[in-house]
Amino acid sequence: MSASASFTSIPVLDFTQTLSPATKPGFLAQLRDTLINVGFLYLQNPPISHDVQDTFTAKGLELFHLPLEKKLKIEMVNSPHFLGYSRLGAEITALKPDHREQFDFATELPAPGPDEPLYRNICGPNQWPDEITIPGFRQALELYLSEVHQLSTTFTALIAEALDLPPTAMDGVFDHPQQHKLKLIKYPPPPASQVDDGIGFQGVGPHKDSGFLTFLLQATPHRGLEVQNKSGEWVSAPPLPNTFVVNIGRALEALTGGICTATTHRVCLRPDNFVDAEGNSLGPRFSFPVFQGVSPDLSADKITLVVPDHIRALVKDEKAKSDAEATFNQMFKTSIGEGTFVARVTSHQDVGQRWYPDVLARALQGQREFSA
Ligand SMILES: O=C(O)CCC(=O)C(=O)O
Ligand SMILES: [Fe+2]
Repeated sequence: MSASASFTSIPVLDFTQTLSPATKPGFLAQLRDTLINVGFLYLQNPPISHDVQDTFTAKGLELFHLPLEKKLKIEMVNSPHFLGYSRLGAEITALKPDHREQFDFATELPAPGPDEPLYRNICGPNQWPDEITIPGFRQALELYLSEVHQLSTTFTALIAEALDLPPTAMDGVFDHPQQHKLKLIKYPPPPASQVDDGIGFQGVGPHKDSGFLTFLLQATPHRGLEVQNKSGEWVSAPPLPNTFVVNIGRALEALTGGICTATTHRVCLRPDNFVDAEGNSLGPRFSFPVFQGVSPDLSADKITLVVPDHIRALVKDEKAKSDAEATFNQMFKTSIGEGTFVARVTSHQDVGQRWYPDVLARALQGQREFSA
């Protein structure tokens, strides 16, 4: 079945089909169709070991059970690299606070040296919870992230092939080691007093991810994740057994001139999403996305990726292509890391105030001038 831009469900692609020459072409055809029309998919039977995933999930849930004072020891404001704990309601999406609590981790990298550009501080060391309080946490997270990193490399090559490019066509956009971000997110049930405008309470507001690809593990059985099709309708993406949700970020969309589409999504916290079929409480919802990064130094002059004409011609929506070109020009005018850095400073203003007060002041001044 081929996907259309007014899709009513999210395609399911079976990773094991990539492993045999007999089934791989079918997989690539379905992937191409999905990249162009949907921008979201379930990857079934992903090559991640069950042990590694289960241990990471258990440790992730344990982390949220720590007393608040332990969490605050690794609060994000302590980190010049925007890594660590954010309290409930600390982040704003689409002008409203998100009803979620989260920890940001990333591929462990050294802080940049004094001669490197300031924006390189989007990479750096993590704030780890202490090993005595939660033994084995760091090891479990790093094992999981290294397996998802392997998958991201494999999947990037499959995307290139789906666009009739050599499997190595995208290699130039990544660093070695490449920083990926891993967020651990908890959505508590909505407060009874504040629900229901029909949409439900905002877990995370409508947005597109900014990176290359996102590999999302829905760690509990809750519904709530919703994906917007090109007709504007919201399509539910409930957890399916043994799958990741994979979606396209704005960097990949821009790099492919809009061929791969980055799709708006949100998390709605309706009360009925927090009970099972028998009406029993499911407790909080947990989800663990990995955001695959690109090299922060990437800029327009370094990008040589050209999608073949016969693939470009599959996209009928000319506006999608011209919008993606505008995003490309804006995102890669200087380096992508510079734009990411300024966005982080303004969305985590406590971190900005503490570590980069001049950058924050200039960014806020710029925003005031823009809105005046
Ligand atoms: O929690 C989820 O299922 C999705 C989270 C998300 O979209 C994000 O953090 O970018
Ligand atoms: Fe997202």
